[in-house]
This record gives sequence, C-alpha cells and structure tokens, in this order.
Amino acid sequence: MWIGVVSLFPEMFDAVTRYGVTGRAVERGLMRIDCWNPRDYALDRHRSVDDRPYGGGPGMLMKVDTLRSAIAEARRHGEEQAGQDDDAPVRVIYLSPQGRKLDQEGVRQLASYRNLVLVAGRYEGIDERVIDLDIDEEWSIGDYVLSGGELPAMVLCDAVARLVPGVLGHQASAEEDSFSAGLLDCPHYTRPEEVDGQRVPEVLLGGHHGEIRRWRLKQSLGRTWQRRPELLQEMILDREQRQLLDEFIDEHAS
Ligand SMILES: NC(=O)c1ccc(NC2CCCC2)nc1
Repeated sequence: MWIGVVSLFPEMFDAVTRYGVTGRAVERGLMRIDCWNPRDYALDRHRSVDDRPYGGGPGMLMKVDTLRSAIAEARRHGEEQAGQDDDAPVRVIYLSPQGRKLDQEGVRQLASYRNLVLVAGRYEGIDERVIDLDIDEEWSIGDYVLSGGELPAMVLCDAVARLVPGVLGHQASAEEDSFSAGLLDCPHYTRPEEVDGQRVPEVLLGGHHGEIRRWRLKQSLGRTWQRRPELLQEMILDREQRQLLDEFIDEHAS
C-alpha cells in the first residue's frame, strides 16, 4: 500500500510511520508513506502557502498554486508506484467535514485502491476549484471540525494499514471472523483473575474453545443490540447468531 500525503506539517506523520502496527508495516515494506509539502513549491520570498478568501470573511485558504503543485507531484509519484506494482489508479482524497462519513466499509474501499494521495487542509480549507479539478473523493472521519486534515489523514492511514495483508498477522483472522465484521467487539479480560472483587467470566478460564467462541459472539451481538441497534438492522443473522442474541435479550430484558 502506497500513501502520498500533501501537508504543511509532514513531521506529524511520524506518528504513523514510526510507531506501533503502522510503524512496523512501514519498516517491513508493507506500507509506504511519502509526504509533499506545498511550502516547498512556494516561489516568493516569504514562501507563502495561504491566501485571502474572495468575498472577505475570517481566516485564510490554502494558496492555490503551491497546493496544486504538491498534489500534482504526489499524484505523479503515485502513478509511478501504480505502474510498478499494479494498474490500480491513484485516488486523491481530501479530508473535510463535507466528505463522505468514514466507516469500516469505506476503509475497505479505500484500502482496495492501494495507491492513495491524502490531502490535508489547513486554515479555513481549500479553493473549491482545487476540489473539482484535483480531488477524486472527499471523506470525513466524523461530524466535527478540526484545525487540519492531518489527524483525519493519519486515522485513515491506520485504518487502511490494518487491512493490508501481513500487517496484522494472526490477529487478522480474529478480526475477520464471521461475527466481528459489522458488530461491536466483545469484552476482553487479562490477568489477574480478580480485580477489586470483579472476576473474569468463568467461561473464559475454562479453555473450552467452542464455548468461548459462542460467549464472545453472544456478547458482541448483545452489546451491538444495546449500544448500536441500528447496526443490526443492516445485518442478516444466521441461526446461531439469532439464537444467541435472543438469549442475551432474554437475560437483559429490563
Ligand atoms: N471531520 C473531518 O474529517 C475533518 C477533516 C478536516 C478538518 N479540518 C480541515 C479541513 C479544512 C481546514 C482544516 N476538520 C474535520
């Protein structure tokens, strides 16, 4: 997976390239993140990267020419990458609250592009013509306003990296199990067996793998029913899942 980033603060992306699962993915060559800074394309003495909005109003926008140059370079580099490892086209993504809301299905779709350019805005945003001319897709990580697109871009990097084969290793199968996709996660426990009088559910100590799998599936279904019932509306439950959920509901009928 190749990800190009256009950002005025490329050093922020150390958070994904140098730590944890994503850092190891980069180290192992499973993922590559390259950054382009619009400031490097500024020709004036002050190396300006922002510009005043037509029509007045508070704040500034990202300067069109420096931003477009950085996006063009990132896209061209991405096309070189695509040329080498596959014919997947480069998709240029802009992060903003006006974009399509990101969920796991959207992450799967973005990961399938394999060559992404993420454009991180600053100030009050970017000129609409840059969106029309240079951006392929606009995405949002949630309904809230941030000072820059870098954190949303890093959220995206992390989420897609986890879908790259080999990045998660054994854990991937756990995540992809029939019930984890689309359901909330089950409760997790580790040592000690008792914390302030609270014990680990006995089933998890018994080593009966079939019982443990069913308990975890039941908990995932039950928690989804309790906390995010709308997620269940879109799901077709098989016989086992339906039975386990009904059991959970019976046990929790308030
Ligand atoms: N919810 C989001 O995904 C999101 C993305 C970018 C952003 N701010 C950026 C956008 C233009 C200048 C700062 N805020 C929020």
